[in-house]
Amino acid sequence: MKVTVIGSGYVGLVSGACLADVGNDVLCLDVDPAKIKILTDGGIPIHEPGLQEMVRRNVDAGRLSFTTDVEKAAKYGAIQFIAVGTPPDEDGSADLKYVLAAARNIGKHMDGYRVIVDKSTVPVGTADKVHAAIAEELASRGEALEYSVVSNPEFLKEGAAIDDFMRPDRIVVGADDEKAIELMRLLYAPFQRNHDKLVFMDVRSAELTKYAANAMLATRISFMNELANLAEALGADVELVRQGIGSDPRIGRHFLYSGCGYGGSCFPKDVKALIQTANQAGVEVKVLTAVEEANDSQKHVLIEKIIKRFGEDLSGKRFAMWGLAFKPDTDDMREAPSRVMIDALLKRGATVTAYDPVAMPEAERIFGNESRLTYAGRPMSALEGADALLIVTEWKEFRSPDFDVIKSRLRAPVIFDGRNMYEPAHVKAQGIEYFAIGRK
Ligand SMILES: NC(=O)c1ccc[n+]([C@@H]2O[C@H](COP(=O)([O-])OP(=O)(O)OC[C@H]3O[C@@H](n4cnc5c(N)ncnc54)[C@H](O)[C@@H]3O)[C@@H](O)[C@H]2O)c1
Ligand SMILES: O=c1ccn([C@@H]2O[C@H](COP(=O)(O)OP(=O)(O)O[C@H]3O[C@H](CO)[C@@H](O)[C@H](O)[C@H]3O)[C@@H](O)[C@H]2O)c(=O)[nH]1
Repeated sequence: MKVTVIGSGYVGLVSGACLADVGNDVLCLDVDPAKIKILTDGGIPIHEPGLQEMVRRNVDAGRLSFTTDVEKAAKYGAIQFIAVGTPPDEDGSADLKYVLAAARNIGKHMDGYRVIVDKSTVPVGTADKVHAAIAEELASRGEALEYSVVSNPEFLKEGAAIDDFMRPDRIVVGADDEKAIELMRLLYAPFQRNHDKLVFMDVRSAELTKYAANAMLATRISFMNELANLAEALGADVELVRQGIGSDPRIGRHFLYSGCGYGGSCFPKDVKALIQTANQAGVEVKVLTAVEEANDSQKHVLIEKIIKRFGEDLSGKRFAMWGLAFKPDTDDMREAPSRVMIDALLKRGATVTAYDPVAMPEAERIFGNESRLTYAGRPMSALEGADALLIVTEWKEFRSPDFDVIKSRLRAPVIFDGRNMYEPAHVKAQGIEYFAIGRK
């Protein structure tokens, strides 16, 4: 099948590559010429395990190509995926300008039947707006071409994006007409060979399903973070509590890890957008509002511990930071807790030396020429002469460090662990002061 993917970011590029990998011919469009140049030159603009190889393999096989030409893209695929960004507007609601621009480009140039698939995370009612934008463009050029608009939200996680796309738990499709349903069934057939993973529903329910999934996961995390803070106050250990509740199949083991807050390009923005949707609908969403507030304060939890240990004034202090990305296996720092912590430390007069296996260039881009933030080539060299180590992202390479080396490099042996990487008793037994989240 011929497929166009509009937007070649995390979702567009992964979707395009995976759809090509099962034999489709895929054209990926982006309005950013720099991105398309990197892709046509054989590179990829993001860090995502396995993606570079998959992109290369399919480009070499002639099934995957890239363009900035909107007309070519609109004329290419009978299926047109919209996978552009939906960043938060000033009031937190999703900004649809990129989605609607993409829809208009399709309407301007399409030359036959099209199924337009909203893969971006968009508020309920967006498919209607996409439909109207295309209708307007067609009308303005006096065309009456047939098309359908479908909602097909994406559930992939960064760092595991390929596996999530190739082996999905479910494929949600919101569609109101049979022709579109048949095309979507055909397109996704290779991804559901073991059992039927397609969940068909009406468009509005599909749009809401995406927000519901992210909001539920964010709620679990904020709940566990509150519980961790409570456990600390009560002399209990949240890790044991997590094991105790996770073994109940009604609760389950996933997404129960306390830490220094959730980040990324999705949870923070999607929780905000859902709150806005509810406000606009006149529906009070007390739980969601609390989820967001709890996460905002959780991003400061390590700073509070640092202040308790070192005092309010941190001038002259230097902190080593392991991890900058919002989670392991990505260089994405959107809404990363590390950003809040770096800002807070610098504001209090401290300096920071950071190490991250892949996100340091991104941090340099974000913090520019901030001289009080420096970078180390290795985890252990970040510690040299620092007053304490902060762990912010749970990269695998931090799991089993040599604590003797940590002790020898730090000015005093103090670790603030925002991801509960170690057994407190084990670390403390080596003469290290260890502050984790909700641990004894
Ligand atoms: N990142 C994730 O893990 C993830 C997972 C599931 C869903 N989503 C959702 O998918 C959508 C895309 O997210 P992302 O992380 O891939 O964003 P991204 O910022 O990485 O990529 C979006 C791309 O779209 C391009 N673009 C913007 N307007 C365009 C246009 N009119 N025509 C062509 N290209 C255009 C941008 O240049 C950019 O390269 C968002 O709605 C997001 O919420 C993201
Ligand atoms: O038990 C947990 C699990 C995650 N996190 C944090 O939550 C954030 C998000 O993590 P994760 O969900 O793994 O990454 P994303 O790539 O943001 O993926 C989420 O957002 C995507 C975009 O909408 C969805 O497609 C995915 O299904 C959804 O998991 C990160 O900061 C994690 O550190 C925790 O603090 N505790």
